[in-house]
Amino acid sequence: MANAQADTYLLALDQGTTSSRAILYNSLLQPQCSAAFEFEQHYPHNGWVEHDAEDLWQTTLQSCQQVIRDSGIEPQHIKALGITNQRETTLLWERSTGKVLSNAIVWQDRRTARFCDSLKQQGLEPLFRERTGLLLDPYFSATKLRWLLDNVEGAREAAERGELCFGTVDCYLLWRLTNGKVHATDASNASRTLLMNLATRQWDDELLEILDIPPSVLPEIRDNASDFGHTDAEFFGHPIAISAMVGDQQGALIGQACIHKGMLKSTYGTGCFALLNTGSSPIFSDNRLLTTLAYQLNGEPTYALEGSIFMAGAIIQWLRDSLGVLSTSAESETLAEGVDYQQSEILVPAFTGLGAPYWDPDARAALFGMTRDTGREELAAAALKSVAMQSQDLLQAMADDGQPATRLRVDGGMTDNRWFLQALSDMTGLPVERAAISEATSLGAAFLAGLQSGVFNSLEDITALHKVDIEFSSNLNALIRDEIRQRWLAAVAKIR
Ligand SMILES: Nc1ncnc2c1ncn2[C@@H]1O[C@H](COP(=O)(O)OP(=O)(O)O)[C@@H](O)[C@H]1O
Ligand SMILES: O=P(O)(O)OC[C@H](O)CO
Repeated sequence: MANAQADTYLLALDQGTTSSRAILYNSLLQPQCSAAFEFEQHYPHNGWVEHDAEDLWQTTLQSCQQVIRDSGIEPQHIKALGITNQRETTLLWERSTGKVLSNAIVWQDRRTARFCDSLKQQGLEPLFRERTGLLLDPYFSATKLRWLLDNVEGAREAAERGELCFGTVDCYLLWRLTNGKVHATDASNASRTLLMNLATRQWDDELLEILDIPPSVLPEIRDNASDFGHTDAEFFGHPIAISAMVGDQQGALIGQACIHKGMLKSTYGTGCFALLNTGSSPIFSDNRLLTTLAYQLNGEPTYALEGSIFMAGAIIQWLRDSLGVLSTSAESETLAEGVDYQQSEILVPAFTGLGAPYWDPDARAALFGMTRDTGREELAAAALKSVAMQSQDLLQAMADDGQPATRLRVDGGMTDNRWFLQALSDMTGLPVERAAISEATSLGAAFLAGLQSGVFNSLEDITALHKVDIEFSSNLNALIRDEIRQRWLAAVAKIR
């Protein structure tokens, strides 16, 4: 069990798609203080999504500094820090100066769709799938990195001379926090690049050669709980040990205590990501789910089966910020309350293509079944229901792979919405359990940092710390559920 210690704190730093957050936990993983800063999304062309690297760094730094200031806790009492992050987002910077060569290319960015097609036409998908567990989709980092090497003037030559560093967000933040001393990533983030061999958890030379990526740009791959270095004293007044790094979805898997084979969590932030722990052996899907590394501790891998949906909370943001239909995200709940599940409106939110299990980067969103009565209420309900319907698509794919879910552990910003959680239970027919700490992602990172720094003794300690806040179950008639599902599947088929 946890070694509860007064005056011992763990800091989690969660760099997400829409905001950067810092949460300070005590040694029993109770949150003490938090801060969050949003930053700008850049959409320079159709299908492109970028973040300014300096925004990622400054919002991260500011949230940590604010938490330390507001909590009144001396940095020397922060035993360790864990980083968790939006995955796949790709950065390239100069080793000697730290200067980035361009904006970060975000996981949602589709600019490499044609390049992925050309790789598929060469019959390369089975090889990438067997080695990395992933598909040839623009979602993953490798083709984004290749795009930077080919399109930023001088990048390839500089990379060949060993002058550039590639990194996902974990790696970039580590580099900044250590003032350029450490160029490393963790195995969960590396497993999202399309370059890591799942069996060896090392970079795969053959894939690097096929994609023409110079190995010198790559960081070292380490365990999720590991000594990654210390923050430079200039940032927080005292160096803090960086003891964990983990991709946000894998962080949530740990934060939700899904540490045994067969346990499943689904996180609803910007996108939605359902991960099923498959234990020490990878399971390869026949239904276009991803095989990914869940975590690696003491060199021992644990794998997961993953369903990735690109638009979840982001649909609510679109209704709020682009259409002005909502004044706040929370308003979607009050608006949806009176709407019948069997409404005629169906939203297929393929704004940046479709992720699992369709993997269709060219599909685009559509709203079907509008009538003269369609208003804000119906739009809000159709938007929330579309996330529940997509979740059911993932669960169906898992069941078809022989891995049926029996309950859903959920977390993330969207799980504040109780109408959505009831719809999720109704559309999937499963009990839905919301975690007491909706920031399961950061909880996972703090726990791993505590594991490395001796605050916890073993991975099993997270089980006792996990708490459920509320559970939803369904009484919806199975015929109605099926009728709604068939209409959803027909709508998806129409946009493809
Ligand atoms: N009450 C709510 N109902 C529906 N969606 C919500 C609600 N509150 C927040 N969201 C959505 O949740 C997302 C933010 O969740 P978060 O876990 O912080 O995401 P990320 O880590 O991707 O930045 C936003 O897209 C927002 O629209
Ligand atoms: O920012 P989130 O929480 O939607 O997570 C993004 C994922 O890591 C992308 O794979």
